[in-house]
This record gives sequence, C-alpha cells and structure tokens, in this order.
Amino acid sequence: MSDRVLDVRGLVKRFGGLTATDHVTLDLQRGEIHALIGPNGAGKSTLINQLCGELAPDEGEVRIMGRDVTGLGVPERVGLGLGRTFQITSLLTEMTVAENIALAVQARRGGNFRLFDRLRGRKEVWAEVGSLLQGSGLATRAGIRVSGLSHGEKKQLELLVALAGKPAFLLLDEPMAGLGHSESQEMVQVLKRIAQEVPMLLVEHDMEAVFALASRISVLVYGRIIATGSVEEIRNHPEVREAYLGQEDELC
Ligand SMILES: Nc1ncnc2c1ncn2[C@@H]1O[C@H](COP(=O)(O)OP(=O)(O)OP(=O)(O)O)[C@@H](O)[C@H]1O
Repeated sequence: MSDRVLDVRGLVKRFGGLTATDHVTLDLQRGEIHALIGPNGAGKSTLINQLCGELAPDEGEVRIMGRDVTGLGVPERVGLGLGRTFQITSLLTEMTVAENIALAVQARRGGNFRLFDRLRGRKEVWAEVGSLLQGSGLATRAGIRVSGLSHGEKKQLELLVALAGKPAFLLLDEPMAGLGHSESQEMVQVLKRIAQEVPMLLVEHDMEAVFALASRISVLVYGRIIATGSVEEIRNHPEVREAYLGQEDELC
C-alpha cells in the first residue's frame, strides 16, 4: 500500500480574478506531520476547504488513501479516512467531555443522535471513550461539562472527538490558536503523541510549534507552494525568508 494517505495534485480555486490556490501539489505520508504555513490571505483556509470537500476546486485532484475524492463531499471523505478539527468549535457545550466523545464514537458506528439515552448503556462505546481519554490531558475531566473547560482543554477535546472517528489522517486548522504558552507546549506534546498513530496536515501560525512538530513544511504564498522541505531547509530558504520579510523573527 502507498505511504500517501492524502495526495493533492494541481489544485486551483479562483474567486473572480483572484487565484486563491494556484496549482497546489502536496501529499501527506504515514508517520509524518506535514505543516502548511503562509502569510495571512495566502490561501490556507481555501486549500483546507477543498481538501475537506466543502469547496469544489476549479482544477486538480484530491486523493484519499489512493482513491480519487475530488467530486465527493465531506461525509464521503470522512468515511474514507479524513478527520479534522475546526477553527470554530463544534463541541456541545452543555454535555460532558465523555458524552461529546461518546457521540462521535456513536456517529462513526452509524448511530442516531436521538438514541443517545440508550447509548448510555452501550458498554463498548464507553470502553472506547475510556481508552481515548486514558493518557490524554483530559483523563480526570471526563464528567465535566464542556462549558467548564479551559480553552486549551476544549482544543484537546476537539482532537479526541476527531480521533473518535478513527481517521486515517487529520487536518488540523490552527490547533494552537488562542492558547497561552504553557497550553501550546502541552498541545505540542499531545500532537506528537497522536502523530505516532495518525499522520497530520497541520495549518498553523505558531512557528515555534511548527518547528517543534513538523517532519516536513510546505509554504504557501499567494496561493502557490513556494517551498517544501525539512525544518532546516525551510528556515534557510531565501524565498521563504523573503515572503516572511518583516516577520523574520518567527523563522529564527
Ligand atoms: N469566498 C471567497 N470569495 C472571494 N474571495 C475569497 C473567498 N475566500 C477567500 N477569498 C480570498 O482568497 C484569498 C485566500 O484566502 P484564505 O482565507 O484562504 O487565506 P488564509 O491563508 O487562510 O488566510 P488567514 O491566514 O488570514 O486565515 C484571500 O485573498 C481571500 O480574500
């Protein structure tokens, strides 16, 4: 089997006269964290939306686990192995940590949300919830309502909810956004642990986190990937430094 869980070829999205993604080609391989960085307005969200299936590309191809999914929507892509977290939280705030994970486990198993009360008795669902929580930063927070969690804890819960879908890979859209320094450091450790099992395409502005996590980095500028390489290659890449002119500190 190919090592590529995600394969993107020549993806183009135009908004009127603006080319938001301009023949983007990249892939995600088993065992890696591939970070996607770029200045504001570079086209990162547009690209992520095309990878999820929320936005149809004008040109190009997306493959998940070798299968062409370019014409497929979000649920079909999720069914083939796509997992993701959102910039805007999708958690149910009046439910507990464990209940949020249980709903995601049940959704993967083809359950109906209205059957949630009956779900309470489903041992196998709760066993799965327990094993997802075990070893996570939320192990002691299972019974707490989401509304009582810190921002960092909510971000961790979003990851557990995404993992409950047993994805082949994860698309992470700014997991560090809004986190304080120690919360970010904790999140880096959480992502490192998860990446041993589940490869990730990571869109992130926090360069310290990107450099700590990424096996490969791609740089998107004005819709084009201008470089892909290791942390060292990207740090020293002249075009990348040029694109981040005025933000060089972030690359040091
Ligand atoms: N629906 C849309 N209609 C028209 N233009 C759009 C649309 N969505 C995005 N754009 C434009 O496409 C370009 C890329 O935007 P996008 O949001 O993908 O960038 P980004 O890299 O995610 O930026 P940020 O880091 O600020 O979130 C921008 O110039 C943006 O104004």
